[in-house]
Amino acid sequence: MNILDRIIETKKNEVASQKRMVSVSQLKKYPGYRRNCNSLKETLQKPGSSGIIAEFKQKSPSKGEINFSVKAEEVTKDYTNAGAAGLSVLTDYEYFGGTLANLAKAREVNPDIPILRKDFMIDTYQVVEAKAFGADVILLIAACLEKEEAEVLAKKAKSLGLEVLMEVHNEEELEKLNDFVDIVGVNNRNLKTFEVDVETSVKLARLIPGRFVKISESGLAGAETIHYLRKSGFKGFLIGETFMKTENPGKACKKLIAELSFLT
Ligand SMILES: O=C(O)c1ccccc1NCC(=O)[C@H](O)[C@H](O)COP(=O)(O)O
Repeated sequence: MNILDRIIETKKNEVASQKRMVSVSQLKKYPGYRRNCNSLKETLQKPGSSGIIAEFKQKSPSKGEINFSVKAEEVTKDYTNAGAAGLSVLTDYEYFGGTLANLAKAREVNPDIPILRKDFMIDTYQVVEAKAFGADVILLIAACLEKEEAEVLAKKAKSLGLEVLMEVHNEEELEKLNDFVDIVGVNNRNLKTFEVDVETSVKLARLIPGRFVKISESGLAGAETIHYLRKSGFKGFLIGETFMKTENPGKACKKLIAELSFLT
């Protein structure tokens, strides 16, 4: 069983217990459920956008503990002030130390920037939950969904005004794209070995249909790499660990965005 299989097994139990605690009709009464979403797709395509989607990530299966001495509301506010195009907040607790409370806190202090709920979505309940807690975008990981399941989840998201980011690792997974997907993310991390290789993004870029906005995810650190990926048509760059492993993630994000401005 690889890490993704293990995460999905845990997630099935978590979703079942979450459903018992908070019903869909209760979630629909949360203030976030009624708000209009910010568009990540549009923000990434704006001329001059940094393209940086800065992630709040406190631990991970590949790195263990990254940073538990910072707060979601402070880091995400700093990311926004640094010029990030979007935010990503992990809400998986077991493997990433994330919470829905962190998502809600990030939303509260960053009303106008697109926020991705970073989790392992397997049930439409989680899509409603994402909206209720203030997300603008959900993540669908092709490797852990059947084509039909991905379509059901994506359709539900769109019906709530959310955008859909579908993550792929290889050419076969591109078959799972559907008309409700807005953004395609290529994950550079091999989930079996945890090795990262940006060439995964470069190789897949030309196979992704032009109607999707493309982003590159994982293992990104330097401005030169982002500049290189931009040449393959990537508009967004999801970065967690590079920022979060520092004492001041917002400052690290600001530094990278400043370096990028010299390369464009
Ligand atoms: O980060 C991991 O170890 C990981 C393991 C298994 C499944 C997913 C995993 N990461 C999720 C992500 O997609 C990353 O948090 C995101 O792309 C940012 O990556 P990084 O900049 O390398 O922190």
